[in-house]
Amino acid sequence: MSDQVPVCLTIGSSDSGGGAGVQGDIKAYASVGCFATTVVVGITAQNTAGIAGRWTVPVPAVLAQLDAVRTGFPLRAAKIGTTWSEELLLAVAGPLRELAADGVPIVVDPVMVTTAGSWLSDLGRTRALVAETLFPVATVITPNRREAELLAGVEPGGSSRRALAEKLAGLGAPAVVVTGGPREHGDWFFDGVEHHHIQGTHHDNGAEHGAGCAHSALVAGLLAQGLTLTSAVGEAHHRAAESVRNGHVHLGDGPHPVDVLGIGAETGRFGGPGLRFPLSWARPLDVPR
Ligand SMILES: Nc1ncnc2c1ncn2[C@@H]1O[C@H](COP(=O)(O)OP(=O)(O)O)[C@@H](O)[C@H]1O
Ligand SMILES: Cc1ncc(COP(=O)(O)OP(=O)(O)O)c(N)n1
Repeated sequence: MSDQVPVCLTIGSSDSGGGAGVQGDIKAYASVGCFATTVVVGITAQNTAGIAGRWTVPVPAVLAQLDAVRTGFPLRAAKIGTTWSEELLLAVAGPLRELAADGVPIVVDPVMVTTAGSWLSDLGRTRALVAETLFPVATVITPNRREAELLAGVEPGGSSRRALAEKLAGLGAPAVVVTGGPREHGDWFFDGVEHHHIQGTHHDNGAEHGAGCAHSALVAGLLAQGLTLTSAVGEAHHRAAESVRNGHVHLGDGPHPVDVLGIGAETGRFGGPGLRFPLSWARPLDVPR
């Protein structure tokens, strides 16, 4: 393992509110000592209350960003978040196949609906295309329950997370994390052979905006740091849950943004002038690799 800072890529959309999307991913990558590069495929006008508008970046601009990042940086992991059109999915499929063939782990976070209830993807054909184009290149996919149900094409609430994970594996995902919620604490990880319940504590402070983005970027960042997939998904859940627990509860009326860097805990809230840098950057990655 080299001593250099691992470079990670996120392919996703901008959240003007700063809590989720590529902005959230950059912070999550930084929190585990990774350098973030970005390919922006969409822009949202968004705050914690929801999404007021969204715009798609033209395909040539997406491909040019991908080319610039791939030719300029030694990528060690990638994640793909919100891709809300058939055109975009088809455009990124080829470059992602090449990245996967080069041995770059790819985390697929099939974001479709936000905590505040806004839809991010056009369903219908997009649902099938996500499985067709993204599952084959994925190292792991990280849907929440609702996204897993949509992708699996089953009724809400009728299936266990074990059954959902197996159904998604049957559609081609090599490994699946179905994340937890208020009624199902911790995450459910199916590595393609065995099931693991990643135990966790649910925090009811309403600071969940960006938790899903942070979680999938953390998995990618931890893989880039050399952790095994099993260690990465366990540690990512732990850090995502902490980012909720430490969340920016004073920001916004809707679901408040997570704090994956520990900024609030280590600067403004307790630190007087708030000029100390977040210590989470220096936190050792003391988990098995
Ligand atoms: N309130 C919470 N308390 C503890 N952990 C949480 C909470 N909300 C989310 N998480 C964790 O954060 C990660 C992402 O959560 P998820 O529910 O998938 O987010 P989203 O629905 O935004 O995609 C998962 O590991 C999940 O267990
Ligand atoms: C631009 C953008 N991308 C993704 C999301 C969804 O983020 P997520 O981490 O799942 O958190 P919530 O928004 O669901 O709380 C987003 N909101 N915006």
